[in-house]
Amino acid sequence: MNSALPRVLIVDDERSNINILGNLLAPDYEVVVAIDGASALRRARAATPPDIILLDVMMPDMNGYDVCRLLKADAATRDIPVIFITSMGEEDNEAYGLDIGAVDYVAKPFSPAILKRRIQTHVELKRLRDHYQHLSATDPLTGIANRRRFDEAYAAAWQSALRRHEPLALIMLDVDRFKAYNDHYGHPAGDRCLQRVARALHGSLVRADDLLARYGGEEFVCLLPATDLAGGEAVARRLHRAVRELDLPHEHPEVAGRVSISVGVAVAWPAAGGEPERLVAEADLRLYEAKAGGRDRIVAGGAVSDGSGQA
Ligand SMILES: Nc1nc2c(ncn2[C@@H]2O[C@H](COP(=O)(O)OP(=O)(O)OP(=O)(O)O)[C@@H](O)[C@H]2O)c(=O)[nH]1
Repeated sequence: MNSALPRVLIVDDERSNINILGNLLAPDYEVVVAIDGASALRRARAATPPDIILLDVMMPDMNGYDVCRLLKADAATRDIPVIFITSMGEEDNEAYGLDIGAVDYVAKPFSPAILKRRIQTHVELKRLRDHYQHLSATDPLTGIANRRRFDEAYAAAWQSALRRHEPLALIMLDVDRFKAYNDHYGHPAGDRCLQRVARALHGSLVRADDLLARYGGEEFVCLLPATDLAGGEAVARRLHRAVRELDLPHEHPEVAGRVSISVGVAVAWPAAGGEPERLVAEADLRLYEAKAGGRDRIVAGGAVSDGSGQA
């Protein structure tokens, strides 16, 4: 689990309040501040987001409730715990703050020692949640994304491609004659081979949005947003070469003495009502053709138009 200091974002239009909270937390937290709602949202959406947000209610322009609602409506910031710290201590206000998604509501004047413990509890819970989320999305053998993570990312990428009128490329690939590899070298060696293949494949991807996942067994999938067929083929060639360059021995009469992969590439221009499964089936079909054609090769094609007329 992450051992760096947790990052706390303090949002308050009063400098003196920021100083009090900042001094209380500074030894144990990395403190980030915002003096209005707009900059609070910016900091929450930053590349390194805060682990917790301490939010004032009464602020000019955008009040704390509005900031909290916007944070909870955005998938990128929804899971950051928010604690209101405010002089508006009435029961109705507190109930409202909790209703819109805050994990806690602290009325002033507060006990610094108690507040600090409450913050610590919520940060620990958040870190545990992050840890389990990571575990549930990761393939334990190879450390890359698992099928569940792929399914989620694929659904989101399809929607995003639909909105932006962009193509979406998909690569399915599979280690050749892997049953024979296991039979010859043993299952533990097969596991190590899959780990090395996964690392090589992962190292061949350059765009942050591209996702490599273990699809199952010795099969991997690669999701390439905003990529057409030519782009998909270019990535497929890099993946294929990376595995070849590993130069892992594979003694089997039907492989070329080293571990190789067969690769299928397909592309779709998602349209409303289109079926995301068709692109997966298309990439799978190309992979099947690569196997049937002799393995250790790439087969690309079969744009799925889904009625958009752009394929
Ligand atoms: N060591 C190891 N083997 C695995 C793992 N997952 C799947 N396999 C093995 O991968 C093999 C896949 O075999 P097949 O589906 O027959 O395919 P293949 O032998 O690779 O043949 P082609 O795909 O047709 O080239 C099976 O023997 C599985 O047991 C794993 O996590 N570790």
